[in-house]
Amino acid sequence: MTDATEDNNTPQPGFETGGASAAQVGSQPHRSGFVAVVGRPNVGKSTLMNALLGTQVAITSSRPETTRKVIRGILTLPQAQIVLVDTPGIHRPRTLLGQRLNDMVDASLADADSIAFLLPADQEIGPGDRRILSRLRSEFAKKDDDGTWTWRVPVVAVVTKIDLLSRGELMTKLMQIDQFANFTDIVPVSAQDKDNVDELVRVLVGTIPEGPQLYPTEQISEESKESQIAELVRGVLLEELTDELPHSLAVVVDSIDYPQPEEPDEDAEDEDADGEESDSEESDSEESDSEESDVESDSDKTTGETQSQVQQTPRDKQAQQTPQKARVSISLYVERSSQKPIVIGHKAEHIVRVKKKLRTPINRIVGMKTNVDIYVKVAKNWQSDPKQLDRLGFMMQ
Ligand SMILES: Nc1nc2c(ncn2[C@@H]2O[C@H](COP(=O)(O)OP(=O)(O)OP(=O)(O)O)[C@@H](O)[C@H]2O)c(=O)[nH]1
Repeated sequence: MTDATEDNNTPQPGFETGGASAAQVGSQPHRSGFVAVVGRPNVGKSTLMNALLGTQVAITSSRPETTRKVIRGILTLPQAQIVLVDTPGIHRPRTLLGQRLNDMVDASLADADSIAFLLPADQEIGPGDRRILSRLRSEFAKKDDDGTWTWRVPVVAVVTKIDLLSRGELMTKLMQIDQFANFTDIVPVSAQDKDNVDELVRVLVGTIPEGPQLYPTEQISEESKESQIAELVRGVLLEELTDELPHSLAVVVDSIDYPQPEEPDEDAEDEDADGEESDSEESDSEESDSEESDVESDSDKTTGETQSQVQQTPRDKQAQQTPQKARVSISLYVERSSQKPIVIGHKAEHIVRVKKKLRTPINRIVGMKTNVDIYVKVAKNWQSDPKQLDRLGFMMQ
């Protein structure tokens, strides 16, 4: 493994994952800082974040470009706090959404004390990796007279998915990566098997500066509950829906309502109205490109009599009669009305399955038992419309 960075911090020994149970060997000053996690789509960023943090904060999926938002996970150890910044894959933007995602990546990188550059063990180094490297170099390295690059912040190559390689193949891969750039360190891991993740933590701790704890010990994410739930829903939808549609889906958590103390669940009386399934045959026609066909006007339609979908399972109905539950209202935005039946599924089968998968994790995020309402709405061509991108949460930095 190379260590070519002049001002690189030496990794500190004695840290291991596991939060409060982690032990420190020797006496080291406390460290804290931001580590940006970058890599091409599908390299395993989200899975690694989850393995590092030991909990589900970023969504994972077998489809590329799942991650749309910068998600921060906070790893608190006895002598260090690492704030991990997950980034949407750096890629060539095709839509305005893509451009904004790239802007988010810029913002994440600007804050970073060090970079974890993920490279998949099971794939050749490709144009996507080279594009990321040149972007990192343009922001974080200087070219010396002899043509070599020196990093201004530590850049650690994290070789992911090593469980897919034999030992011999891994050695060859590590040598290729060593040739690829003068990384501060190279750490092979399997997030799936939790192999060498502790070593990665130890190395990353060494890349952040001395400093006090930035967040309370119990905090693992900077994300709001709404945002965590929206990411979770997107992840579940990606698993559920099998074609390209999910990438034209946006998820917005409209509200999380907590029950008033000692009041019965007043939603129980609405259940029949909500239970009616309309299967998206409604009038969100392709008609206009006018300003009116945006999120708000479609929202109005879907919250009226022809509301697309609030599928009630018997369990939901039973749950509604039990007081002291929270209620989460979620809107799924598609780009065209013809996409609604795909999301909803025959006899609402997709929504029913999605809700079933969501129940437990949403309860955990909300902190109590929760009823979930899902509405499917149309936000015409939202990926290319600046106004709608703003409304759906993809703001300019
Ligand atoms: N075998 C193996 N598969 C992994 C490992 N880590 C991730 N994967 C798989 O790789 C795929 C992509 O993982 P993600 O964590 O969603 O990747 P990502 O880089 O966050 O993806 P984007 O959000 O699209 O950028 C999923 O199918 C994971 O199960 C690993 O350590 N070993």
